Amino acid sequence: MKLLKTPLKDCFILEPTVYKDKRGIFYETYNQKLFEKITGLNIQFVQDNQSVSTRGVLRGLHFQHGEMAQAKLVTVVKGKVLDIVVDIRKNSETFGKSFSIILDDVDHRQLFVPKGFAHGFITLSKESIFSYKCDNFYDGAFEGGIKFDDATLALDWHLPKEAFIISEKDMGLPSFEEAVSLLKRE
Ligand SMILES: Cc1cn([C@H]2C[C@H](O)[C@@H](COP(=O)(O)OP(=O)(O)O[C@H]3O[C@@H](C)C(=O)[C@@H](O)[C@H]3O)O2)c(=O)[nH]c1=O
Repeated sequence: MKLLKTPLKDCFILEPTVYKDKRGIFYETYNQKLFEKITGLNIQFVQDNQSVSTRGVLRGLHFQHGEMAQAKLVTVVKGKVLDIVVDIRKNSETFGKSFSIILDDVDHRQLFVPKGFAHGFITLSKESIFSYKCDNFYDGAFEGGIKFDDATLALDWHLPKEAFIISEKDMGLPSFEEAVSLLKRE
């Protein structure tokens, strides 16, 4: 497994070692000992989630705040997505900066999304199976979000807007400015 840096503080990419043979492929999706050795982080993941989406489905940008903040290790089991993260930690040197990456079932890369980041993705393939580990439990009372088309962030989601399929909840999310104004300096 290889660790690749991103321009955002504490956010990195993991590239698993993929073993190929005549039957197909094998790779470890998570190995706590190796994760700790490579990242230097002692994280206890407590919840695993999986979502299935069709092309154009955009989920995000989401985060949990305060005591329920979550670090996530995200990956794509099937298909291809554009994954986007935004550092919304007010004390961070990369506050307000975003990073995007293609995650797919070819490279099997994983993105580590630290606590205090907003996260979203859009499915670029016909269907995607998106899987992620979280180091804190889901709690709707601590959910926050930023509207996908926020003017300050000006994110490029790679597909025309007409193709987007978005939940009503996500359509009603606030701007970047509004969302961060509610956050404490953590
Ligand atoms: C996230 C989540 C949702 N739910 C429920 C709440 C709701 O009824 C249903 C669908 O929830 P959502 O619409 O929030 O699902 P979704 O839009 O897929 O939410 C996810 O988006 C990506 C971008 C993330 O980063 C995740 O952390 C998570 O926020 O599932 C849980 O029971 N546990 C969970 O951990």
